[in-house]
Amino acid sequence: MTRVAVNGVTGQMGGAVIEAATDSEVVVGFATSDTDTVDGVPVVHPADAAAALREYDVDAVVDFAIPDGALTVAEACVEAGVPMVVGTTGFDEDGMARLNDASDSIPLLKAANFSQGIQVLQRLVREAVGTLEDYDLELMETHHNRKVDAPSGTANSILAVIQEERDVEPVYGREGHAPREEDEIGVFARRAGDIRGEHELVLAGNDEVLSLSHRAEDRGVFAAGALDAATWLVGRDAGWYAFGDVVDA
Ligand SMILES: NC(=O)C1=CN([C@@H]2O[C@H](COP(=O)(O)OP(=O)(O)OC[C@H]3O[C@@H](n4cnc5c(N)ncnc54)[C@H](O)[C@@H]3O)[C@@H](O)[C@H]2O)C=CC1
Ligand SMILES: O=C(O)C1=N[C@H](C(=O)O)C[C@H](O)C1
Repeated sequence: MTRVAVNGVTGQMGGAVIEAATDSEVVVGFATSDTDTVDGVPVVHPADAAAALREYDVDAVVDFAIPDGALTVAEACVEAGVPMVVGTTGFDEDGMARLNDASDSIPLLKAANFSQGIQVLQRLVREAVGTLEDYDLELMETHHNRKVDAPSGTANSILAVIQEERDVEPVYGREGHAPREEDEIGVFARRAGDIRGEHELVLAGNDEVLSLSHRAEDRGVFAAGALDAATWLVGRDAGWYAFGDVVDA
């Protein structure tokens, strides 16, 4: 049974990981709040993460926090030699570089979305955009009203796939009065209620519209994917890994 530490354990995803852990065991969590335990899981301040990783004999860290928090725990994982699954989104360029540096010392697997459906959606997007070369592209995402980063990490990952296939210029929202440029891709982020995560790419042209979309019904889908990734990651060489490696395993 994989012994897991959860970074961001007091959050929405932290709770979902604890709930989803059946073939794994959450033995400790990291958070800055002064909570002592979450659902019986001891909570440790991230500043003490390296010692806790050793004390609780952690096999892998599953991270769903904030970028700065993920980077703090990544340093602890390097110090303790513990693999890390990074689910947090919203990293800037420097943050991504620091995660990449950490992967020189530990196995690190980062995914903006740990659902298998989004992995398949990205593959369908690549085929559709590569085939329907002159169709207009518009990308939408919708999340709960507590989400602080926009566009979503998943939307950015879908955009990255599109940009590997076609030169497009993202336009983040639209207002005012101007024609749509041919190489534009509109990117829109909606925030409402407790929507778990919806993504849609519209390809329009040639008197037809193709829509590729995904909707997460429960945070458990992400938690299960991250726990599978953690078990898969244990024992591997140091390096940068992707969730597609797990889905294809
Ligand atoms: N990769 C994926 O499949 C998914 C990724 N996410 C991402 O996970 C992150 C967390 O999402 P939620 O749980 O909804 O947010 P949340 O706001 O409910 O939870 C974040 C948690 O991090 C804690 N935190 C704050 N500062 C910290 C620090 N320095 N060290 C450790 N923990 C700290 C907060 O106390 C909170 O408990 C977001 O970036 C979100 O985009 C969310 C769902 C799925
Ligand atoms: O904040 C969320 O909830 C989610 N965030 C991830 C993202 O930014 O793509 C993944 C999922 O869509 C849920």
